[in-house]
Amino acid sequence: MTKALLEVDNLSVGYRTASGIQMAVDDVSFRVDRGGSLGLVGESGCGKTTIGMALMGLLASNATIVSGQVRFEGEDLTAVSDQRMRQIRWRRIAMIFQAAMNALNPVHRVQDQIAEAIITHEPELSSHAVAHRARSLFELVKIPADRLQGYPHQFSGGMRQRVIIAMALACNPSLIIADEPTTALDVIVQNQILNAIGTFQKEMNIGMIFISHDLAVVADVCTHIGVMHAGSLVEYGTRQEVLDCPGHPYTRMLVGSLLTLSDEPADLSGLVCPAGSNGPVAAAGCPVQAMCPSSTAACQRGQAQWVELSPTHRVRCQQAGEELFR
Ligand SMILES: Nc1ncnc2c1ncn2[C@@H]1O[C@H](COP(=O)(O)OP(=O)(O)OP(=O)(O)O)[C@@H](O)[C@H]1O
Repeated sequence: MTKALLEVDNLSVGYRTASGIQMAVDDVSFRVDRGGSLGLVGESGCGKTTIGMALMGLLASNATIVSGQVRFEGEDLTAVSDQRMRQIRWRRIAMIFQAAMNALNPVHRVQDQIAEAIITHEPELSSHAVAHRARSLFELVKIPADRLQGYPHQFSGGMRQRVIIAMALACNPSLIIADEPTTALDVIVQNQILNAIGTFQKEMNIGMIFISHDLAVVADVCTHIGVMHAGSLVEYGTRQEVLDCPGHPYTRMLVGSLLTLSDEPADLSGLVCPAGSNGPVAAAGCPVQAMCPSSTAACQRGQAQWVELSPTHRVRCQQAGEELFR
């Protein structure tokens, strides 16, 4: 197996609240290879953004990494100093935030904002080199270079999101975290952005974590898929494995809801998430037991263990090997 670009091992993150530490991410492990892409998929509140922020060293002040390691290019990011993390953030790991297109400064030309992103991290570059880099980034995200002189309000939502992607790529990172980068866009523009993301990711051979609540979107751009529920990763595998042979009842629900034109709608009646079942980590038992029709008393008691379905495909469900799920 090749050396991973990023290895996350048993990461648990909690938030200090008035009622004590509330766990938002529980014992999550995955890897991302150079040029590989992992889609983290799950409903709102299941901990996806918290993972992204932990990797960027940008967790909220009331957050705490309770346990785990994040090895990136040979360094454990949970143990590096703030100063070292500032050198890694944006230069080596960049993030595209949810609805970031609204964060562009309306009073500055787009060119100046991209230039600032480059100069902040590479002050040694000449103005000629910075302008050249800005033009190539625009080319990469498919915006004509003559638009660089424009102001954000002269750009459509899709174009502004491309500008944000260009800014995230400004320092040539080796890992990019894209958190719901297309959620606020209409379907056509969403497709164009996904194509742009797929292109730069392959052309620049960078690793990517793509965060989304939408399995169809993740399936479009990612080589690997991690399914999350209530702070836990419940299934992890290659795109093919997860889509063709989903082993976890929750993944089956997600895959069953992916319709093609010729499909009959899947019967999902037994797998409805009760309100509040996807919040922070449950105190005990399998995180999915509240909505799983196959849940047993054992599922309510003990945390589900991982079952390996193949060297690259694992499922966190104590019944994954049972006839029930075949
Ligand atoms: N600063 C905070 N203090 C306390 N709890 C928080 C804080 N930030 C997030 N949480 C809680 O942590 C859990 C995970 O949130 P997170 O934003 O990581 O989920 P998510 O899957 O990214 O959801 P979304 O897609 O809606 O952003 C949620 O229950 C959320 O309410």
